[in-house]
Amino acid sequence: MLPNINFTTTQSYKYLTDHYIDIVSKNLKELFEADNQRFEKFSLQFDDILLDYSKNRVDDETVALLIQLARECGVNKAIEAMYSGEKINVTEGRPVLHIALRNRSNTPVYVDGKDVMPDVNGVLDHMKEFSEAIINGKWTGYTGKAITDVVNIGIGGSDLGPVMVTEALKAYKNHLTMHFVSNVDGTHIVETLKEVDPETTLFLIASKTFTTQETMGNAHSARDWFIENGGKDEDVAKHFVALSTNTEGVEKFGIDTNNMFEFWDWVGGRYSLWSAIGLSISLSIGFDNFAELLDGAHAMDNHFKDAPLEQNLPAILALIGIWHSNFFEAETEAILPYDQYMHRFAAYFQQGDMESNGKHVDRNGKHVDYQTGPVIWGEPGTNGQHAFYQLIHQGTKLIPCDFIAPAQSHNPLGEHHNMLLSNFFAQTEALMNGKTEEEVIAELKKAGKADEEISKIAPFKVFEGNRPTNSILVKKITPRTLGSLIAMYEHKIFVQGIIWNIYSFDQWGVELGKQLAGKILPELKDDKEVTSHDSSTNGLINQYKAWR
Ligand SMILES: O=P(O)(O)OC[C@H]1O[C@@H](O)[C@@H](O)[C@@H](O)[C@@H]1O
Repeated sequence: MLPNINFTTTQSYKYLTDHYIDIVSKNLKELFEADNQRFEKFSLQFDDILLDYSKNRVDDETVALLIQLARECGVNKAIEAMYSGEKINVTEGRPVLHIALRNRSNTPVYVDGKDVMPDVNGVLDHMKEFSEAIINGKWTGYTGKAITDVVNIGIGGSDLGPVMVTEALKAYKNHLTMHFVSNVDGTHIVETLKEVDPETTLFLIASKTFTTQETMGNAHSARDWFIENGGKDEDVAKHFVALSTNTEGVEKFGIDTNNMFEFWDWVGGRYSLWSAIGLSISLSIGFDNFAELLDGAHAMDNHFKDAPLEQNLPAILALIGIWHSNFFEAETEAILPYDQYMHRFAAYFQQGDMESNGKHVDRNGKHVDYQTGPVIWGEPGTNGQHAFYQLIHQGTKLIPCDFIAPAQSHNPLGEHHNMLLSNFFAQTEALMNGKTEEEVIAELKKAGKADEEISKIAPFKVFEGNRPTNSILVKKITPRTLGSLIAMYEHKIFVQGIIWNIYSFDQWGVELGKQLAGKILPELKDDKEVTSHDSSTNGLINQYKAWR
């Protein structure tokens, strides 16, 4: 059982509320001046990941109280409940066991009394064997040619993880060309099919449910294209495989179940890149590298389970986030990787975080009276600096940011990496220290500006500073480190969901739109005037019909 505690009624929350009044008047700069041990105190290292959370408005007392909050909310018990296979996804009646998918130590993990590890390992063996056959060219298409292109057709969790990881680990890529089709907009599949040859293309139909409209639509169009361009029905088996939990659906589509890579309903879509859904990753970088990714995640899983909360990276990240959301009333969090390969990392955790913790009903079915999941967004540095950092530095909103950077580049070209990292270090320093009016005036004087001009322009050049950031410096973006990083964020989201007393592993919020689209689709088939909706929806549909 998950604990069921309203965190705003705990003792530590009350203390934190008082403590907040004290901290809110303090400046980060002063906090650093007052304590020269801040970096040592408020940074943690796990393997090749250094988390520096000292540039947040916290002191010893804040951290101690936040830890106490986690304890009072039963975070440790909740971790135990997840790891032991309890059905903590209550509204769907399922356990939450993405940790089993990367349980490299193979200790038994039980679901309804049955150890799932033999099945997990069986699918991994199948993925290994298949990936190797495709990569070394032993698996051939219907005309005997080796596969050159892989098209993953999936959406949401069946797309974002594979896209993010294959991009982040591009430095490890082999000769296969990867394509990802997600959008139901015909443009996505049409443009992709222009680039590939039916004789040498493998389609992965990735869908946990095998019912998702977008994926099924794109999969049928891909199969039609394959048949129209020379393939025969009996050739489909060589070019289409399925990654799914739904054997019946896969059979119905016409994919041989021998070419199905299975996973299970205890894997949430947004936590599924570690499962058969990761086949595109294994094809793109080889199974051994995929296994390294799993190893890295497993190492983080063990850290999360065993490390005391004070030294627990995911827990600390979660608590810092709660401090900002529920005390400073920050509404968003930016994820800013200073690594071009990581350019889909923020997009990936938009689903990971917002689909998990974007909930306003607590575990008692009651409307919460506090903020839950933040809006997650971000772009890679330094691009973001030339776009939206203006608002982070001088806007009216508080935007806590996670800055992520590797110490070693996969492409050490001249001074590029030093230039990149100088920006990474400079931004968090600038956000913390800001620039005072005196500093601005002194600078302008030095530049020879007249007093009148100085007094006019100075206010616009002031930076308040005191803006919070985490810095996550890693040695290098390797499969292992990336696995640990992703798992770190997954567990952060878990801890926050526990403290907010919400269910992080369902996603009912995506259903209503699907339901309504299902009703509207038949109305679009003819040219009759539609009157069954409100005047706005009717008006839009009818104009669409007039214009199409
Ligand atoms: O993998 P399938 O079942 O196609 O789902 C794809 C996506 O669908 C959405 O509506 C959500 O439910 C996501 O969590 C999921 O990742």
